[in-house]
Amino acid sequence: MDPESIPGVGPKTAAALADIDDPERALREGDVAAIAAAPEITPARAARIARSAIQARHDESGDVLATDRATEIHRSILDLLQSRAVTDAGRQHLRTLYPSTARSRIDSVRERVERAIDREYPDDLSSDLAAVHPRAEAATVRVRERCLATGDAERYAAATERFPEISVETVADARELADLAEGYATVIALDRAFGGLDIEGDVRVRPDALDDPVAVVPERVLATFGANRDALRAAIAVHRRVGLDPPCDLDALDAALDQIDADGSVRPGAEIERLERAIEGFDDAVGAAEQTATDHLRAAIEDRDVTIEGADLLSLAERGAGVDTVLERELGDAFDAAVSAGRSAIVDRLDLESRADRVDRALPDEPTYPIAFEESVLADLRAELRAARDRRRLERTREVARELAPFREAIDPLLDAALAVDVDRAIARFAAEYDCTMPEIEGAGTEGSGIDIVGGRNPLLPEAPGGVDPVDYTVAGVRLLSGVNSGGKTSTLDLIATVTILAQMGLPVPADRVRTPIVPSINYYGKHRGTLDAGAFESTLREFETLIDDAGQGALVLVDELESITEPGASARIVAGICEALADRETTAVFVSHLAREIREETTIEIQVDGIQAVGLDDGDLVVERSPVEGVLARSTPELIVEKLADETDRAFYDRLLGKFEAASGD
Ligand SMILES: Nc1ncnc2c1ncn2[C@@H]1O[C@H](COP(=O)(O)OP(=O)(O)OP(=O)(O)O)[C@@H](O)[C@H]1O
Repeated sequence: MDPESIPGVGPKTAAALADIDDPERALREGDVAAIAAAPEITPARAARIARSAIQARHDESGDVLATDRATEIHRSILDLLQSRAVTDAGRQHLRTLYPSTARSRIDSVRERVERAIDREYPDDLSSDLAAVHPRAEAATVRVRERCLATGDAERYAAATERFPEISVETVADARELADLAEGYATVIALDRAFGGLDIEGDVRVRPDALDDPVAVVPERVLATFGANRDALRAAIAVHRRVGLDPPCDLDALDAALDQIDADGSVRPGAEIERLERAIEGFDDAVGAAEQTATDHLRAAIEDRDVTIEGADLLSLAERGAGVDTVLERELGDAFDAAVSAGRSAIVDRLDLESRADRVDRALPDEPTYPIAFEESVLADLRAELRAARDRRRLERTREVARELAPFREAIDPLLDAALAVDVDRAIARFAAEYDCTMPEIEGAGTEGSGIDIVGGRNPLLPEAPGGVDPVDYTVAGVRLLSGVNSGGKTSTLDLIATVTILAQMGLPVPADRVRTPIVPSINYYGKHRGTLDAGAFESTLREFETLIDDAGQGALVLVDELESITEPGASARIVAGICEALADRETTAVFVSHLAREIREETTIEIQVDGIQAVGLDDGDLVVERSPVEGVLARSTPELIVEKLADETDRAFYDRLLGKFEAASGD
């Protein structure tokens, strides 16, 4: 799909979209999160682009939502759905649901919705869902302790391009390679020519390294999984708990993820931790061991009476021997025992059994007091421990990276499927909370056949779903809807618009039953506040002229108290004229009006008047039957009150007033 073929996508947006991973797929699947990853495209705009792309795919042009009030109702429906999702991505995806005129689109959403409603969602799924997000790109890693080395210019260029995370060095010969090995923990030589050289340090000759990025920069894979670790774990939980078909072995991925932190660093493992402890505790352990050995020796000396016979002393003196010789001769055993105690202290404390011979080499041969171990041997041992730790770390990093690498392809499907559960669950929750059913949508050619609502509960009323009275209403052709004040006329228009929009979005409706054709446009005009000035009045008339000219066959027209735009006499004539024009075009239209009688008198054709009636007064409050009664002009609130007073008293005044009402209604 060429992005510029999508309405609303110009060259600038198309260029921005080219920046994302697989823009074709993102547009085809309406993947808002992926589209929003393009530079300077906000999630709201991404949702609009995704929606336009879907519309283009279904060959739809134009918007079913033909007026501001229709758009507002759609937005309110989206709010109801979005408030039941827990992820941003889920909420954004819900915004791509729009009322469509394409059967293919409506059916594909319905299929998904039916599956979503049938599924069971564990009660406490929100916390798992909330931790899922679309694949996050990891920050570029920079690896400083490793480098690549080559003497070949082409290989150098290829390596720099493939591995921006790591330094690539040029080396002419073994000596330069050896120099590098001093500065880096690990050097990976790319040229076969360096094979077989004996160079100190961790130098590996890997002519195939360019094709093995996991070996060269395992940190790259790890950073990706680190950035998505918590989301993936949550997605795994969602898959398990909802019973989704997983795109990979979830246990294996879970176990591999357990080995990394969120920054992509690998958890060390027992061997590295042991080396780490040995390096950190090295100086202290050596000091303590020397002290132990010295204390041992001191105790041995203090406990001893050294007896030297006079002849011996003379012979020693003749040979020029010092006290140390005496010490060695007399206390050799005690010294050996003391040194051995020191050795054990180091080996045990640092857990260095495998390197015990190295510790042995640091022990003094000659008796000294206090006892000191050989510093240079210890320095070598410390360096060796560090090198061993670094080597082991790299091995482990590679091991874990190799374990995770095969799951790279599963990241998007796993996260996307879990996010889809958020969308599905939001729809299912809406359906359950409003006790929805799937509407019956009539096939092509049924435009103008009217809309049938049984037990419809307007979800936009502020009342809790249980507090909304169900409404039955079947509308076909042009109707005038009369009714008592606050009887629910506006709410009935909202209900008609809501179920029509929901049905064409492919969603379930809050009603026991709804039958509707696919309407080409929903033209809902909300109530005007107060009389319009001449200019505004003129533009409203023009709007209706356009509506009458452009509204396709079978459009839905809902108008709330148009009479308030001008004085009653004139507005009754205007509404009558509009109704006549609409009746010619097979529209389904409902005009809410307090002037139904006057309008009917002005029309040259028969227009049905329906009424929302009050069935009585309860403690001064009207008791209303919310379902419009077909073909009945509802009595007004003042009429009801006059009737009540006439019933309750025997004053002629109220009878006179009542007589006026009855005369006007022709009864
Ligand atoms: N089906 C219903 N179930 C419960 N309450 C309703 C229902 N319909 C309307 N109401 C209540 O009545 C109030 C008034 O409804 P609405 O504005 O639709 O009446 P109206 O007939 O258009 O009023 P007006 O005469 O002022 O134009 C609503 O805010 C709501 O509280």
